[in-house]
Amino acid sequence: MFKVPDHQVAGHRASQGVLGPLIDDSGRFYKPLQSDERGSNEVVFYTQFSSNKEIPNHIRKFFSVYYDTQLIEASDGSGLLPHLVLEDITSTRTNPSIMDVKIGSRTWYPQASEDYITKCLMKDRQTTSLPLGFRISGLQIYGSEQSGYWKPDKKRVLGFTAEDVRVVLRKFVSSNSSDDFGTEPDCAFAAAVYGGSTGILAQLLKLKAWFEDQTIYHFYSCSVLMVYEKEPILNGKSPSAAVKLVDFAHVLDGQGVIDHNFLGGLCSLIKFISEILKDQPHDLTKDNSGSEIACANDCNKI
Ligand SMILES: Nc1ncnc2c1ncn2[C@@H]1O[C@H](COP(=O)(O)OP(=O)(O)OP(=O)(O)O)[C@@H](O)[C@H]1O
Ligand SMILES: O=P(O)(O)O[C@@H]1[C@H](O)[C@H](O)[C@@H](OP(=O)(O)O)[C@H](OP(=O)(O)O)[C@H]1O
Repeated sequence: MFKVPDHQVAGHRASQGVLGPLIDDSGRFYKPLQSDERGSNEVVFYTQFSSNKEIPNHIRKFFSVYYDTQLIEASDGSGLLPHLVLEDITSTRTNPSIMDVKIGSRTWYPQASEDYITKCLMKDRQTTSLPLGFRISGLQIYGSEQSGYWKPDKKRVLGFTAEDVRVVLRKFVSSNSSDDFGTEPDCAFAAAVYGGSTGILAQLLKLKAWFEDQTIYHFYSCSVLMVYEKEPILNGKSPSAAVKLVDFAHVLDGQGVIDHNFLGGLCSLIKFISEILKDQPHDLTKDNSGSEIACANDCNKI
């Protein structure tokens, strides 16, 4: 009944002897509680967030629905272990293209141990976290039935330079992205996926507007997951592009202060995606009247 997710793109994957998330047939994602405070922190976050009346509904949809915790057999064969039961973001999608982007130039939080800070700082320096304010943690891009997915391994992904990130964000919405870095991405799906009033850019801008205001939480080492389906676009339908936040093991009380680490990284990601839309034959960050699409249509409503 439980199985290893087909579409997990980052984090530790379940396998023989290895602890990782599982899914079931009913559209639920089971994330094992890490034994240290990370597991309990994430439970506290989801529990508090689920009942927090200060969270606007248009922001709540950026988070997976939380269905409590449940004791299930762990994937590593160690026996029953509590798991967070979440909505499986990919369950309703066929052949989803997914990117996990870890937001923030700093993935370590103030109260962390010296060893933990050293480990995170090293990764932040070795990846694009420090220069760009975010790093790609994992991805899969669907090509076609013949080519399947382009899913570079973790080592490759963590080695992405700033230029690689720019290219990969273009490949993510291209029809010729199933090979490695050889081909110039055509950005054929940029308008359908990143653009428009319900596209990824508009969603990221809504999230940004909330982060410019909210001082409830500070999200360290949290990821933005971007998901869409290519095939519906080819049939003239919506790609169901979605932005979701995942991984709340290091969420701290915001204590009335803006989460500038997350906000800065989010603005940087937005800038990269806007540039792709601006590069298209018609500037897709603007509507027919020349006004900024996402802001005119969405941000002002918040
Ligand atoms: N609710 C969800 N539905 C579907 N897939 C999910 C969901 N949450 C997470 N994932 C998948 O699992 C991956 C890892 O998620 P997450 O970062 O929460 O795990 P983690 O074990 O804390 O990762 P890490 O070990 O890097 O800290 C994501 O990149 C995504 O592919
Ligand atoms: O935030 P946490 O819960 O401390 O978890 C770590 C964090 O998600 C890092 O981003 C990840 O490194 P990558 O960025 O390299 O995936 C690391 O993997 P690791 O244990 O394999 O180093 C995790 O342990």
